[in-house]
Amino acid sequence: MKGGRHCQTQSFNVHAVHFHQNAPTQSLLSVINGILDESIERKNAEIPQRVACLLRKVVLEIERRIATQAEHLRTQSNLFKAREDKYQSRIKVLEALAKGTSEESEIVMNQLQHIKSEKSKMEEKKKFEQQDTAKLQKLKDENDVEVSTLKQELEMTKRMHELRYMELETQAKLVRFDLEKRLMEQEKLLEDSKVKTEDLVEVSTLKQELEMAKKTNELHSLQLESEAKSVKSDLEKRLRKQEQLLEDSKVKIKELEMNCQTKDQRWTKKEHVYEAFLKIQWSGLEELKHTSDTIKQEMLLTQRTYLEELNQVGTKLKKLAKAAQSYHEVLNENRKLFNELQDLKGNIRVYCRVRPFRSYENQKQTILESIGEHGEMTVTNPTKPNDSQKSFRFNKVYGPMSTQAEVFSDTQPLIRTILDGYNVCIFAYGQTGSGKTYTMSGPDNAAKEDWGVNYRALDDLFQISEDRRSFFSYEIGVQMIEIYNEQIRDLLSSDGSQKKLGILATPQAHGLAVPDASMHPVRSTEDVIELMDIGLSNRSVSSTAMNERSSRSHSVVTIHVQGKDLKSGATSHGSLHLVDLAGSERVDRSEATGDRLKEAQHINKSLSALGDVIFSLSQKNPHVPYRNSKLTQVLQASLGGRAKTLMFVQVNPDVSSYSESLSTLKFAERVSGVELGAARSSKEGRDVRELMDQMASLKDTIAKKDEEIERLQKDPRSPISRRSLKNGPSSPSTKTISPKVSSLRRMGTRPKSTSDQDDFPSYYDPSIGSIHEDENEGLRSSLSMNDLTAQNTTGLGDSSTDERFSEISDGDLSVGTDTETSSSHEVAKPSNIADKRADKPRTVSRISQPSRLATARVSTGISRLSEVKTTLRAASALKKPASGSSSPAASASRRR
Ligand SMILES: Nc1ncnc2c1ncn2[C@@H]1O[C@H](COP(=O)(O)OP(=O)(O)OP(=O)(O)O)[C@@H](O)[C@H]1O
Repeated sequence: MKGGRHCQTQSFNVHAVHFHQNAPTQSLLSVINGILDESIERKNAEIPQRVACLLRKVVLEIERRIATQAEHLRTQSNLFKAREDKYQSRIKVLEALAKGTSEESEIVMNQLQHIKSEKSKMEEKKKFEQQDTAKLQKLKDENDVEVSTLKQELEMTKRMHELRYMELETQAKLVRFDLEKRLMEQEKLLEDSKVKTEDLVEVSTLKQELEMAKKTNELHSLQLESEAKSVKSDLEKRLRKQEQLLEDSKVKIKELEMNCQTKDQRWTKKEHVYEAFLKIQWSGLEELKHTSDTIKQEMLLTQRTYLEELNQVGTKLKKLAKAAQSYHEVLNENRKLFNELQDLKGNIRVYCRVRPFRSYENQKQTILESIGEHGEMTVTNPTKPNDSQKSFRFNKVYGPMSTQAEVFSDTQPLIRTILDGYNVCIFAYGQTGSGKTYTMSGPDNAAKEDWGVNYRALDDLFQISEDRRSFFSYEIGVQMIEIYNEQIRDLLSSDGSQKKLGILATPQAHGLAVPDASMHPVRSTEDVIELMDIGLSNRSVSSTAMNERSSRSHSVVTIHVQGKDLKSGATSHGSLHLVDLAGSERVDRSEATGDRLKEAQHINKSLSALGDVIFSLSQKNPHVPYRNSKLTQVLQASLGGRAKTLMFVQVNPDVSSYSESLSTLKFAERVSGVELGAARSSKEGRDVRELMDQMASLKDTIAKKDEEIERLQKDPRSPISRRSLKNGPSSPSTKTISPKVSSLRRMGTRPKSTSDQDDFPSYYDPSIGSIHEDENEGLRSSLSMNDLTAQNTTGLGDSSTDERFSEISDGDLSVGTDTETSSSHEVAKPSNIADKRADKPRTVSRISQPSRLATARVSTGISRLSEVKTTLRAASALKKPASGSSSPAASASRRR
């Protein structure tokens, strides 16, 4: 028995040897089968326990393996999960990357590159994973095969076990039956031999043991069965789980693959989009590059052009700087030329203005016959149709319809010369009520369009000073005085005192003639207007028979202009005298008595003195009788020299004032005719030629006369020969000269300067030419003034004296009335020798004076003509002579 057990143990050990951890499951199952076979063969009670033990071990091993497989599957699953998470995070990163809009294409490119590399990595990983998956699949397949094998084995084992169990049961039944048979045999034996008790006990023990073994075996079988069942179910569960897991992982793998594919597609799409975008960007970049290149080139070109232009600008700037430098000089030159032009036009200009009829005057009875385009005018006496017409010529004649603006337009050029340091004197001259105040100031409370010369001149002055602001600074001051009864009063005195003011004995060229008169600085025309309004309200005005608001004094508004050249610092002083003269009047007509008469006499006297001064100046006499009146003393600096004088000759068109008007016109013509003829001759080439012709013919005449004189001098019977032998050529023996001769001489017959004498030695009658110049002038002045003074002082209130005064005034070229017997057109009828002699030079004078001046102008002016040609051209706006018309002097000579 012991040997049998030992043998069984050995057999189990052999199986145990086979049962090794590394043994395949097949061998484990064979071990189980072997054990079961052996246990069935041995059929003893010990077998089931060992079988169970072995089976347990085998099952444990199978469990372990399944657990290992499950663990492996879990690890795989975790690995998949981890990879999935990794993919998810990468996908998120990629999505985030994809979502994020890149501004820089390079960054996008880099990202794309990065993504591409990532993608390739991912693809590689995917490949690996796929490989892994394949491996896993393979493993799973193997597992499946194994599991199915196991299942089959299990089934087989189960079946075998059931068979064996049944066999065992049958065996057990057989054993039982055998045992029962043996028991019965034993019992029989027992019965047969009751002696053998031990055997019986043993049999019972065996029986018990058998029973026990049977029970245990049954129990074990049941237990094993249940365990196998549970293991089976457990295994099935686990298998199902594993299958489920595998399915899940497959699904997940598929999902992942799908995801990967969609993402891949998406990424490919995005890649395409990016590529397209990049292409666009590239093309844009290319374009930009191209544009940038073009712009660069353009910039370079522009830079070059700019530099060139800059250089040009630089050179231009240099030129400009030079030009600016020379501009000043040119400006000065221009001003000089302008002033020379003004000089050439003559320093004394006469503009005649005929005022319109007043409401109470008879408009049909006008003395004005016609007005020419070039300063000609004709007057006639409508009450005496048999009388001849009288023609005059001035620089300009304004008809009754002319406006204030028209009148000023010809005055304007003079105004700017004041700012260049010249003295200008503008005054109105004429009979009372002829419109002097109107021309000079305008009507009372005048609107701007009715402003007179005064206001317009000032306005212009301020305007020009404003225009020159960048080159010159000007300080302008105003004085306003009146000369009433030969006394000077300040019309702008702040204290209202009627203090008499003195005149400087020797007035400075640019100084103040009346230093005590208040000077008011002004900055605008308005300031001046205000001051002038104050001054005019202070002026002495009263009603006369001729004018209900007649000015009884001469008012003089003086504008002092102190200029400073901002560049050179040079200063200049110019002044403008705006003189509104009191009206000349015939005392008989103005019906003046008492104070009015005294006023009238003073007025006439000062006007006469003014006429003398102007005439002397126009004659270029070396002595100008300024001191004969306060008016001329005040205006001394502005009359003569380089000063420019503009005289408005005012004419009343009414026939009742014919004689006064005629007298005024005659005076004005004499003043204007001499100087302006010369001025115009230098300006107008045709006149110059004409005058040159005249000069040539005159020289011929002179030569003839010289011959005649020589012949006469040689002739001992000739009185000239006798006188010259007795007194010599410059003998002052003819000092006693009649006033008539003096007056004729004063009409311009004699040249006063030595140079003039040199040029024109025989312009005057030799018999008169022997008179000493200074003495003659002094005598003429004294005669003229003495006569006037005497008449004014002695003949007060006497109408015949007034008449005589008028005649003398006219004869002396002074102001006042004119008798109708005198006519500027009529050739003087010599009543005596003196007159006869006077007639000759008078005729010569009318022709020679312009010629002489023309020659002087030609000698200096022609050379200058080329210089001032441009200026003269620019001055073409100035009055042009009518075709075929000659200078006033020439026309005067023709008239005579
Ligand atoms: N051109 C003109 N147009 C319109 N009215 C004029 C003109 N000239 C003068 N008058 C008028 O004639 C009148 C006399 O003129 P104004 O007072 O100017 O003369 P006057 O010569 O200054 O006189 P007086 O010497 O006596 O002062 C005024 O009423 C004035 O308005």
